[in-house]
Amino acid sequence: MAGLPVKRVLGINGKDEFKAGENTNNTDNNKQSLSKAALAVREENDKVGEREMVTPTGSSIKRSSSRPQLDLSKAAIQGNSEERDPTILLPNQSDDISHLALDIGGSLIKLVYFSRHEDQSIDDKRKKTVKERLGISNGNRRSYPILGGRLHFVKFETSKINECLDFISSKQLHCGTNSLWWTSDSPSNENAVIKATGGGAYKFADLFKERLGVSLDKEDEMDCLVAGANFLLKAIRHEAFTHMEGQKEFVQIDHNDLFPYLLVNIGSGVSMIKVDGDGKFQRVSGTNVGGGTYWGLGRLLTKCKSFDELLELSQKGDNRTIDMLVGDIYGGMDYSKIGLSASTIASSFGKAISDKKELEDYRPEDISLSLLRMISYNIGQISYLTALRFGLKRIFFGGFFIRGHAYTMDTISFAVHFWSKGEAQAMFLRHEGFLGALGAFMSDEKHGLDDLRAHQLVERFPMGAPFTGGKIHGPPPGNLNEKISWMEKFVLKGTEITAPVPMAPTGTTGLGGFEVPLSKGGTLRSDASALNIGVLHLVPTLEVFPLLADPKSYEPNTIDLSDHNELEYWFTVLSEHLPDLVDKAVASEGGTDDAKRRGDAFARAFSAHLARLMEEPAAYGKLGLANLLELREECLREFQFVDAYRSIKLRENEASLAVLPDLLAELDSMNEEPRLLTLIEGVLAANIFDWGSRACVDLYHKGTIIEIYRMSRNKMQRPWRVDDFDLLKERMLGSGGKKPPPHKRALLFVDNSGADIVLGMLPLARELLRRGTEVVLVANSLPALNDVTAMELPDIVAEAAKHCDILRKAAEAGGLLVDAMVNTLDDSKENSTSVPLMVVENGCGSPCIDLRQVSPELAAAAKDADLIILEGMGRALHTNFNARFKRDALKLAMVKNQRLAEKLIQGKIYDCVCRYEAAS
Ligand SMILES: CC(C)(COP(=O)(O)O)[C@@H](O)C(=O)NCCC(=O)O
Ligand SMILES: [Mn+2]
Repeated sequence: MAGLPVKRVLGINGKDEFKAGENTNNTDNNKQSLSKAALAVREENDKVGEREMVTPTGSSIKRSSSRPQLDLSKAAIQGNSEERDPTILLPNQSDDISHLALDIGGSLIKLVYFSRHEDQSIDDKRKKTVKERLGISNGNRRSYPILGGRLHFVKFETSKINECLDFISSKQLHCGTNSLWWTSDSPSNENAVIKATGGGAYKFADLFKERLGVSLDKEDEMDCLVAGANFLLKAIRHEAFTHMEGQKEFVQIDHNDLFPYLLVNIGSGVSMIKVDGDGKFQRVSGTNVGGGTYWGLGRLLTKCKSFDELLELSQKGDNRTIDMLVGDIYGGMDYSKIGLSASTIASSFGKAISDKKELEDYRPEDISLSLLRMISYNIGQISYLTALRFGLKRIFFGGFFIRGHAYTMDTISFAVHFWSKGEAQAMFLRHEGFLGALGAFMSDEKHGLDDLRAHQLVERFPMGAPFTGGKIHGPPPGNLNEKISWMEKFVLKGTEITAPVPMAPTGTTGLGGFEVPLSKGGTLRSDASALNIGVLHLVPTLEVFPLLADPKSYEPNTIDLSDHNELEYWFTVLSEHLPDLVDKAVASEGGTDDAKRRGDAFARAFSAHLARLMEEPAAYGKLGLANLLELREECLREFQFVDAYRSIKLRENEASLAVLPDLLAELDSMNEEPRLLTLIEGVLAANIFDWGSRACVDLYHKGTIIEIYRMSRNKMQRPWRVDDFDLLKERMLGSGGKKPPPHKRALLFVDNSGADIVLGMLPLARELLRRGTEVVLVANSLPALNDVTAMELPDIVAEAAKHCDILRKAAEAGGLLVDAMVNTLDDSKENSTSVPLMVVENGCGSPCIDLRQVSPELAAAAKDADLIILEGMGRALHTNFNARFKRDALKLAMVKNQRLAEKLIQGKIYDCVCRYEAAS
């Protein structure tokens, strides 16, 4: 460093750092003036480093109200309000919810239970005004026939029914079955009724009455199976899949074209049901050779102690030692004339007749596999013949015999494919074992679950998912402390984490970093294809974004993770980012011991998810990059990290707001055309502030916020890698002297905090407002990385509005400045005539957006919109890059990842995308 001028600047990471001085001279006029702003902000930065930044935005981050909660509107105390714990009436609360339902089978008890969200919605002023402006009815729960909450799926062995009863009792699930269970009155179980199906509903009725004081309301098993299957096939997007030669592929079922189908439920015995509609079905066939046969014969022949053990054995088996194959008969040859290959089983257990061997001479593994194949082929074949008899093309297999077991599914699929000559298709269900319990749950018609649609359900995979797999179990604990201990316990065993977890620098976390895994998770899961089902979040308010050109064919993810190289690459990226993320998360909570412990638990839980998905990418449904990025955020929330990048966001907002007046003045001095170009350049340049990108984070160590912003602006020379600016310009400014009408309303899907929103998207919004276009800023409902949230935006807009009349008037007209700012330039008469600027939440908490599930306010705002602007890598590239809209769409992003740049735009890192697509 000797000889170079050294100046003291605040690095973007907030640390004071000494840096060799750079030449800040710039020959370009526009950019020259921005460097003046840079100096101003540098002074500001020095101040920023000295004080704690607390703004109203960050002071209390609450959970978004986009996920509906217990409806407390018009709540009133009934009777004497002086009384301790008086009864509270919730007139708008949907009541009569069946809280728990059971399917008590011969070997397993399946539970489906419903829980409400603990947290409550916040109806801030912004929301109220937005609702009024957009004409959304306020707080009327009755407009949604069903209540928001979560559906949980749990199973126990029937032989351990007492564990199941303890579980129900500990969670007080049986108390939710009378009508006032949510009130503070301690519930009495008198007259409480639980919906139940399966033989055990009769067998164990007295035990339930005795232990829990509840009666079992018995529902017909077939009715329940069919109701459960219909519900799943209509409401869950990634429910049905095919499984051929180890390949799992999800099948999109069109609800309008679901019936008729054959439902084959493989329990102890097998039922084959022709389903023609809701409640319309007929049991047309069945076989007594089913799961019970496999388990019964298997137990006698192998001495296995459980069904799962028997199934696990089969994985190491070789059935050729017992089964007689076509090749055994034909001297190793195929019998090609009738289409039988040498490896086809000619006779199950057929070799046992000729061999002079006793039972002990056969490996239990081989016996188990031979038995499994015998029974699976048989079921597959009978199912096909039944389907043929009734002219059915689709066969769905359910029941706990399958247990997500790859061999079983492949065998059944082979049989169906073989006998139907590829005409019929075997499909499996992710919730295969819960059809009956779900049907029993739904037999209580009052909750209106049958009306649920896929977009109203969000499936989440809690931290227990990678471990529990297909094992029979109760759910992992819900309490935070227990969750952390649970993670620690598994890590101490050193068995389960197989993801490429990098070593954290020692001392960054409470437990000294993340260990390199010791071994694979075989002891915790019997099969790589073990069943994984999450918790179903019922969010009745979610809607499909109304401006999608073709919602049916819409696929949010651009990156297909079914390509193994792609999968491996992104897994490594996410794993390598983990130590840094944990550091940020722990620091965001003051670096306390508790935060460190949670940070470690989060890292372990997320690593375990990655490991699980690396083993079986389709374990949680169809996997795209957006799902992984969202899973990471959900996992942080599970360990109660509310906003890991909070202080970074505040610091960057403040630094950027300080230079905003200079930028606006500079823009105002330009003519329309260069101004539009500078604005788009500004959005692209400021998108560099992305704490989710490894390259960008490395960059931040090299300069101040403003230095990086300036450097990024300097690199903005057109043509960009994807450059539709001329099309955009023509639509906005016209050509040949013709001025097109402005857009009526623009939806701006904003991305990051700091420069991205303040110096990029807000100036663009201001330009649209100036041209007479209403602007709706669409931001995240929940924090994700350094993305700005809808809760934070009004304060940022208010700060910006202090320096800008256009923003101020529009924000006032849009109801954004209700209490956020001191009105310095008051001119209230004009408010009503101003074009409004509004903020709506998008309904999600991820860096990406799935437009099939958006908030009702966004859906309402979309109705009058004729321009959609999607900004950032997550929203415009990882998701929605290929999405087509009914209205004009502009996709703006800087590509901050080399591999993505190569793959998507045949470019390199920091290339930009400005894609304009006129309404289709
Ligand atoms: C998480 C992100 C999508 C956020 O990007 P943004 O939407 O903020 O532009 C992006 O940072 C990303 O893809 N990161 C992972 C890849 C990497 O580190 O290069
Ligand atoms: Mn972002």
